[in-house]
Amino acid sequence: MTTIVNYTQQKRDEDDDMSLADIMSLRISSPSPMEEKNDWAVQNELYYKQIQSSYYQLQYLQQQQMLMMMNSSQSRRSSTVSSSSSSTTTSHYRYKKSRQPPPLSPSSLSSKPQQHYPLSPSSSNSSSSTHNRTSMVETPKRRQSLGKRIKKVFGMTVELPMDTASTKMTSPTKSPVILSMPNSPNSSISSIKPRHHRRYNDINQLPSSPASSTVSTTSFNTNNTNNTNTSASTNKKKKCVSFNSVIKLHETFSASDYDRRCDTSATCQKLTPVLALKIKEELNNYKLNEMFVHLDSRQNTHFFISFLGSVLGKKRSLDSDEEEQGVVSKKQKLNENIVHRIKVSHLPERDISLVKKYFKSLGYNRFNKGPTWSYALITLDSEAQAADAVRTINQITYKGQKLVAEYAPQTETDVRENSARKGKKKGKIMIAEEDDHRTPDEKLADQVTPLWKVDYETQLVKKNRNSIKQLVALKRKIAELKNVRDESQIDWAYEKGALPCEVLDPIGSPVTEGYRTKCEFTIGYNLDREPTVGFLLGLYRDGVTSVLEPSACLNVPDVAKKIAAVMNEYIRKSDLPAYDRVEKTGVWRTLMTKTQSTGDVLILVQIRAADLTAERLQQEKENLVKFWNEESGVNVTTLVFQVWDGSSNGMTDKAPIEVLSGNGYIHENLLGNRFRLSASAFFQVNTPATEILYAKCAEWCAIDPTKKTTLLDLCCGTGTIGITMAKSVEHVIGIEMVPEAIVDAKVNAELNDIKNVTYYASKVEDKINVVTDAVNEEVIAVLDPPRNGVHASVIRAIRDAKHISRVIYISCDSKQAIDNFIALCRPTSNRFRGMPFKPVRAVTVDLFPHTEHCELMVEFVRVEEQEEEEEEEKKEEEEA
Ligand SMILES: C[S@@+](CC[C@H](N)C(=O)[O-])C[C@H]1O[C@@H](n2cnc3c(N)ncnc32)[C@H](O)[C@@H]1O
Repeated sequence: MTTIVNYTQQKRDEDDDMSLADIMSLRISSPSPMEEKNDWAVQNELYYKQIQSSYYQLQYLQQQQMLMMMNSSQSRRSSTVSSSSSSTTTSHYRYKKSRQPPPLSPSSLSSKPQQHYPLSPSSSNSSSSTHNRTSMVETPKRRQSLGKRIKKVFGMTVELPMDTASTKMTSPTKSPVILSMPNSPNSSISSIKPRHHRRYNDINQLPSSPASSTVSTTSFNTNNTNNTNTSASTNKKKKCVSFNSVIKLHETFSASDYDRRCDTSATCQKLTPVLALKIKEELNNYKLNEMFVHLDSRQNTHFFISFLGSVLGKKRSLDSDEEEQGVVSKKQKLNENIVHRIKVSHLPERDISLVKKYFKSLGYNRFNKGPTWSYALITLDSEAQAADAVRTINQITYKGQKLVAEYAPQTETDVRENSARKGKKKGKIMIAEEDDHRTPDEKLADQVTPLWKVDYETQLVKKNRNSIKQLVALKRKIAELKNVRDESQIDWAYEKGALPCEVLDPIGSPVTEGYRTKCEFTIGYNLDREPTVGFLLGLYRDGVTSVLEPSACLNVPDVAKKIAAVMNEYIRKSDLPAYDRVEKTGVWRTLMTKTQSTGDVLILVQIRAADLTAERLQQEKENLVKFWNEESGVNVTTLVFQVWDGSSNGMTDKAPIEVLSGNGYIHENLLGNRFRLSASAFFQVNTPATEILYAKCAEWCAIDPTKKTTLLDLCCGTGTIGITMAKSVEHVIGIEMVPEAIVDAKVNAELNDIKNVTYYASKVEDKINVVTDAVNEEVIAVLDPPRNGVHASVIRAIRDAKHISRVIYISCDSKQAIDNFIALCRPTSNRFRGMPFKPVRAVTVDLFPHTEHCELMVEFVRVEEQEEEEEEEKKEEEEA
């Protein structure tokens, strides 16, 4: 769609002196046809805004043109001044949506008869309405002679080919104002055409695309017209300027045509930090020194902040002028990049995650809860996107509430400061970059083992406190549940005290250093761009790609550090490059070690082979076998290999693992049992602490030797928990989603002469029937899921299976497990049938010294059993 805007300049008369401010104030004093929105404007807001923006740009051009003329004429002040009639300028506008824009060229425009387009059907052909609107702002003073003032101050003549005596609005069809400069016959406005003008003309020459319409601005026309009204005093040919009377809105490419974020070959995908900085500096330089920016608009020019310091100069120290520093920081803020955010209010009180999911489904992925859950913030890439989102969200009624969205942009500094404040609240140590004097090794240690400076006792207290926090939350959340059918099911939650159950003293790890049996090292480049095996210093998702050797990491065992160092030497000598995570090129990607208490060592080398021939790949495998088995000095039990050309980092289950030497397996001992483990199977990383955890688990299962018991080992990995308890129960059922782990589990059962086990290689939620069908005199479920817990359907199945009397839940992230805990304990409802469970004891077991992680084990028992027992006891008491 194309919209045409016509305008005709209108005269004003005033007889006093003309100042620069007066000229500049034309923009303010000239009545804008945009000041009132009619129906069409409301319905076509985008075009309305485009027209509005074009209008202001046009006005700006007029002012610039006049100023330039004045400047050039001031230098010729001594020349003759011609008399002129009083006149002034203003504009008259009419709009109409047009199907086809008339062809525009600077020359054709000036000679074309003026066309008029009503802003809306209702205002069609209503020149008087436009007139009235204009007249409302027009004052007699404003209508004084601009021409006379220009003549007086700058020695130019203004001629108006219309009735200059009238103070009324003249016909919109009248010709534009013509400024003449009698004493400069050779001067031509076009010869001093500023950058802006050229740019706008260039836009006019752009081929239009069929995509959505966006604004370009008016073509700007300067004519050296043969004017018939020659000055009496000079009788010379006059130089005239006329402004183009048409604003044309071109159709151009849509935002999606410009968006190349998915295009991997686009330059923006390949920017290194140094190149990005260079580009930013070039842009800053251009904006600062070359770009033509109107005085009033300078405050809106954005500069990339890193450059600003060198432009604005360093802060003065001590007795420096505080006010000036304030100005600098204000300037910095003004010029800083803006984070385009919208604030969404009237969200439902609960269900944050559901709301988040809902907004994700609408394409708003960067969704953050506000400091309170009365609103949320959505971040977008541009102001235009934000405006679009505001419009969309304001039309949504979600769960009966009409959502309210408003644009709430923030500077990057503000966002960083807010998150720093948030971090402080959460107890995280936030160090500003300039105050960070840590060595790279210390930074890495802080990242990998954040509690390494805290004594171990204190670490345990801290971890226990975190576990208790979740237990307290469990009790509170259950007690706060509404519409409870049978409150007696959750009596325990209404009891006095914050704790829901007995909490045992935390159990520490017998080994606190070098305990990790499994380490996954990244191969990349260190801070000096040397190939290195170690850990990423920072998060890759934050754009960090430097790799540091693991020597400073307390939890990495010496044998793993040695393997990493040996591999380091190997790749530095290799003719193949390390993998570059930015360019996505290179070969060496990841090194994984499994170093067990048995002395077994598994090494896995992952490479990118896209650039290698089959022969070269084969040769490198042979090199590796020779090196690790004969030259490395490491006693390697098995060497395995993975080719991974995809973009995800770290080990993957999407590519096969090839055994290069040994049989692909290693062994570990736990509580007197022997376990085989493969490269991809899960196995606890701290063997001595795991033994304590499993022994405690067996103790709490309290298997009654007089009863036939089934043990459900849900998320069983290589079968460790079930196998360590198998001899005391009738039957063990293990369910695990990694098939290789189940293969290991079956072998492990055989290795330990266990015959009463059945394994399923499946997700637990897909084997609900196995859970519900496992009937016996006593059924106990041990749940040892990953960090985010199990699917709610698994909890529902456990509740539905009346025969399950006890659940031992082992969680490595109690905060994430809370939803499972609540689902297990909430009273019966349509969604959660079956009697609930209640917590009876809990203990923190530390498997990960110097990190924030630990295991929380909670014993839950079926409420039904307890209630019946109590009733029986009561009856007995009454009878007695
Ligand atoms: C924390 S590990 C515990 C493994 C085992 N209990 C042990 O101690 O060695 C969690 C295990 O759950 C498995 N897992 C994750 N999601 C699962 C699901 N939905 N169904 C079954 N197993 C799952 C993982 O593969 C992993 O082996």
